[in-house]
Parts: sequence; structure tokens; C-alpha cells
Amino acid sequence: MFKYEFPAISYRFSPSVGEYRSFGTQQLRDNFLIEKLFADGEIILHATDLDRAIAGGIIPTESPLKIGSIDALRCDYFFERREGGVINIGGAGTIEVDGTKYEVANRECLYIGRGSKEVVFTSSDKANPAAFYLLSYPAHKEYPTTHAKIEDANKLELGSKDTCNERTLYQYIHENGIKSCQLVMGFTELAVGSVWNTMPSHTHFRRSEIYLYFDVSPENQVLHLMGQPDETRPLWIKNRQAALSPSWSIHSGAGTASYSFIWGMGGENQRFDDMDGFPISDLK
Ligand SMILES: O=C(O)C(=O)C[C@H](O)C(=O)CO
Ligand SMILES: [Zn+2]
Repeated sequence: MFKYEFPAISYRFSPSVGEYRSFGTQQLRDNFLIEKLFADGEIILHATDLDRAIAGGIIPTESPLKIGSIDALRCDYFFERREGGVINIGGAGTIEVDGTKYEVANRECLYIGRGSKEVVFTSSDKANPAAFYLLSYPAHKEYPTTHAKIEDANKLELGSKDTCNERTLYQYIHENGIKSCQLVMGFTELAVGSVWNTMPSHTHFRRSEIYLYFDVSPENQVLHLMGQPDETRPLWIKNRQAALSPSWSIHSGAGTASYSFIWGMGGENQRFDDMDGFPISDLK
């Protein structure tokens, strides 16, 4: 029944911390921006050497989509040595993991534990398909596959209207929530009229991070800032595109209108507040 896919996967290798400083616009985009992550009826995967993350976009339309094995990972099945978090940013859908079906509505999350063999993604309505964002990292042990609805997330109210950064952060996979080996994941929603995320900005030498921007209307973009605090660079980002953030890079953005983004991290610890913050006055 399902379309058995050996998904398309692309690889990228990170430039060094010194190199990005001399990059022009296209080189920055080629190295740090994932432009095409979602396409109807496809599984698209991007692998990076940043903590060996794989970011994927999955939009089932005519038929369910199954993640097959990937030759470059030398695995029999995708989750053989990996864990993954999935957040649905589209219409309602189902994820079936080894025979158990999870209904995953818009903004809900499914953690998929290491060892899960058959993972199949389906949209409930092909006219309004699900859009599953997958973020995966290597895992050393199995944690149970777990579904979370928005009300299960830990909610943090951040920022203020005065600084145009009023937002709600939803933590799904974290130290006190869904258990994982290294993945920490959730999403942040900007209040209407607020545009800045993650300002004051930070790095975290212990982890790398990936931001997927969504609910950005076609006439708007997010101006994402990356780089070391004393030498930042802009990436203009459209809806459903992602920015890679090495451990030495800040990751902050301002939208031309409000928007949401999924943040996800892998690395050496899972302490969400283990950040190296920088005063706004130090940014260049
Ligand atoms: O709104 C925010 O601030 C964030 O979402 C911050 C990210 O979660 C992050 O960068 C965590 O390290
Ligand atoms: Zn961060």
C-alpha cells in the first residue's frame, strides 16, 4: 500500500568558524540554509556533520510514505541507531511505528525511539496534507516512542511587547518531558505584532541547533542572524526552510511579520538553559 521510499538524502559538511567570515551570500546560504525540505508526496532528508543531525520533511499525499534504509548510514532501517522527533506543521496525519498508530495533529509531536523498524507517515486528507518535520540524532539506547499534544508540552512565556519579542515556547522533548538520548525539541510561537526570537542571543558550545521556520506567509520572510556575536551574518529565510547553527553560532531572527519555528538540538547535554548569552550591545 505505501510508497516504499529510499528517501533522497543530501550531506553537507560544516565550514570552520574562521571560514564563514569571508563567505558571500550564496556561500552562506549553501552552507547554513536548508532551502528545500518539503515537497508534496516526498520524504526529503538533509544530513549534516553538526552532531550528526538529519533534518527531514515528509508530506504524504496520494499514498503513505515509509522511511527506508539509507545506504550512506549503513543501516538496515533508519532508526536502527537513531532517535527522532517529529512535529506536524501541516494538516492532520498519522504516524505508524511498528504497527502502533499515532494520530499527530498540527503542532503535535511524536518521539520515535531507537530500534523502531517500520515507520509510515500518512495524511488524513490529501487536500490538506500533513507536513511532518523530522529531526534525528544518533542514540545510544532505546527510549519509548511517545506522542505529545500541545497541552502536554511545558509552556514558557517569554519576552514582552515593548521589545517586540513576546512569544510562547513549547518544550516537548527535554529533561523533564519526553525522554531521549540527546535530542531536545519543541517550538516557539511569536505573538501577533512581535517579531524577534532569541534576543538577547546565545550560543551553546555543548550543542548545535537547527531552526525550522514555519507559518511564515508567502509575502514575508525571517531575517535570521548567524555567526559569532562579534561578526554576525544574515540569512533571509522563507516558510518551511531551516537554518543550521553550529555550536559557535548565535541563532536569532526577526520576521517581517510574526511566525513560528521549531528548534531542535543535539550534543553533549540536555540542559535547555545551558546557554552562553551575549548582551545585545556586544553584537556586531
Ligand atoms: O524563543 C526562543 O528564545 C527560543 O526558542 C530559543 C531556542 O529554543 C533555543 O535557541 C534553545 O537553545
Ligand atoms: Zn539555542
